[in-house]
Amino acid sequence: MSGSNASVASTTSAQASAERLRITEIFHSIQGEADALGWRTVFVRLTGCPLRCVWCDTEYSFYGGNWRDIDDIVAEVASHGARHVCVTGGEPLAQKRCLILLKKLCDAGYDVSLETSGALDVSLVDPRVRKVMDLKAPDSGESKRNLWSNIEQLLPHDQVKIVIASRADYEWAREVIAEHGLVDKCMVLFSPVHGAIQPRELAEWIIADKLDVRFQLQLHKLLWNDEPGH
Ligand SMILES: C[S@@+](CC[C@H](N)C(=O)[O-])C[C@H]1O[C@@H](n2cnc3c(N)ncnc32)[C@H](O)[C@@H]1O
Ligand SMILES: Nc1nc2[nH]cc(C(=O)O)c2c(=O)[nH]1
Ligand code: SF4
Ligand SMILES: [Mg+2]
Repeated sequence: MSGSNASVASTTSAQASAERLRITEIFHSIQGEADALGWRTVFVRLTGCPLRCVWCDTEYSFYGGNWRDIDDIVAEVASHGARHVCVTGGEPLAQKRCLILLKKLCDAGYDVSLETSGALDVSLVDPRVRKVMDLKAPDSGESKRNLWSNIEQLLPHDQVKIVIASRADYEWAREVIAEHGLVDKCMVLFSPVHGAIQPRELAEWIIADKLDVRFQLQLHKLLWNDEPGH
């Protein structure tokens, strides 16, 4: 091989390896959370998370996973024939190349949502993606990680989610949405930590305080009780 061909080949392979992501699972299910609730959706779960929310239901995504080419991921997504794709984790934005995956999925015409902790900068996320951005309440143990500047990046089709484990978390959430005028920026979702508080208690607090937030339960846990692959 001539020198220039060798350099083309090495550039190409460098680009190929640069376009890989560490993936825990890709599965086809029903969206169980946020605004796209109920839609048949393909989930792409990226491996790794720099946070450790005490109630995290996805600890199996912290380690391991497989390196996959982004184009292979997009091809596997296509094989399921769904309109909706949800990129989640772990913390998907902890891998910078997640931004490339999001753009390619949007270019392919999917309705793309991104589940993110709110701890990493979202400013470079493709604006066609519907961001579902958590704000971590105190009982998560990770509220110091909230990156408040992310609020400026919210678009009307995005959502803020607060996962609530106690009355103290609820009062924190109520103050945060008032202080930042969140319900006027986008949909705000309050969700009980699965197994920590009675969902009904949270529902009644929202009614009593006349909050313009959307109550949600994780539908997949009602349907499949946390079985893998859903
Ligand atoms: C596993 S996280 C992955 C995405 C990202 N790391 C985040 O925290 O948004 C997906 C969603 O599940 C929620 N979640 C995790 N454990 C939960 C639990 N025990 N009860 C209710 N929601 C939970 C998170 O708050 C987040 O909204
Ligand atoms: N069915 C289903 N819907 C989901 N929506 C967000 C999920 C997540 O783990 O981010 C999730 C999940 O794990 N399963
Ligand atoms: S940020 Fe998300 S994935 Fe990470 S520990 Fe918290 S809930 Fe789990
Ligand atoms: Mg989940």
